[in-house]
Amino acid sequence: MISLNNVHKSYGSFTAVKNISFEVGRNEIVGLLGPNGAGKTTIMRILTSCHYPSGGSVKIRGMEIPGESREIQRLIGYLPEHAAVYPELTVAEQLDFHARVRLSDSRRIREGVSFAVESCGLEDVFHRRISRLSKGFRQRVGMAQAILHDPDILILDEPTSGLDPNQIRDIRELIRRLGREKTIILSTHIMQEVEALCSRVLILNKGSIAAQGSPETIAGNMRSSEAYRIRFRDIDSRLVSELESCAEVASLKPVNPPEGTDSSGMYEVVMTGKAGQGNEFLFSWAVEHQVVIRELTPIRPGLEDLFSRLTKEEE
Ligand SMILES: Nc1ncnc2c1ncn2[C@@H]1O[C@H](COP(=O)(O)OP(=O)(O)OP(=O)(O)O)[C@@H](O)[C@H]1O
Repeated sequence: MISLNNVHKSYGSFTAVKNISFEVGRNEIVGLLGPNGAGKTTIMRILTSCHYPSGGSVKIRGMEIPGESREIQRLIGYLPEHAAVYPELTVAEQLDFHARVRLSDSRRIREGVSFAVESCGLEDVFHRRISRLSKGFRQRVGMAQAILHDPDILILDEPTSGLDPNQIRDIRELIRRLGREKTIILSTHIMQEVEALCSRVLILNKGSIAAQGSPETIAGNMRSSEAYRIRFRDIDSRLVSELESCAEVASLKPVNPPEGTDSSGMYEVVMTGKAGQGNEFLFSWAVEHQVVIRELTPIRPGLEDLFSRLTKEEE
């Protein structure tokens, strides 16, 4: 559906996007995740033909930007970070105005508006002035504007930015609903957004892709070590030091209490094993030294940990 190959974009001598390649299939919801200045908006502007790439190829349904930008724009609905909504207009007037710009005849205008209103749940506020709407409803108006022409592809730049938790939940639900019929690319710097909505994520940093895959795969691939929270019963501190010095153990830190066992005889540590060693080693070691393990809990790094690791490594 969407294919970028070695795309780069420079503003004067500054390169905002560096040789990026990725593909997006039909009905996928793909998240562009990255800190400020990572290049998310630039990629979206390229996809919507607001900016042309300085090099590389961008194809949407086999058509190329910039050569076939007009045709491509018909397939795309774009919600920019700051959507142009006019506070003095009613929702009806705002949507009618945009529908007239985008669509040709009055039947298509009527159908477009009613499709957008219904899809975005704007029936109850249709005749209300935009200045009197909550931020969440204004964002829905922006979204309705983007889908007036029933596009196959939606590009949403930080769609939940600045909304309160209830509004965020509603907009995410709306995106999920639209995603059943459409291909969606959204940008965010919120990890939970990606985990909640996206089948695939591209982590961007300083104009390059630092990682891509499903949120779970990225977390899996990036796991270079395995960490466990372990509760021992009545373990001697000498044995703890011995465990720490084993070749299979990367690090071992007491958690609770900081030193020695607690009043119930428990001693809790976080152990990081060398990659691929698994926890089998630990069980054999415990049997050999007659140590009782009361609890063993794997600690899986979330996308958030990986995101900060990836973007910090680049720095
Ligand atoms: N028109 C422009 N002229 C010059 N530099 C630009 C222009 N647009 C963007 N940039 C620069 O390109 C880099 C990428 O910007 P972009 O807006 O794509 O990042 P972003 O990931 O969307 O960030 P944010 O989350 O802050 O919106 C930034 O350093 C930005 O200052």
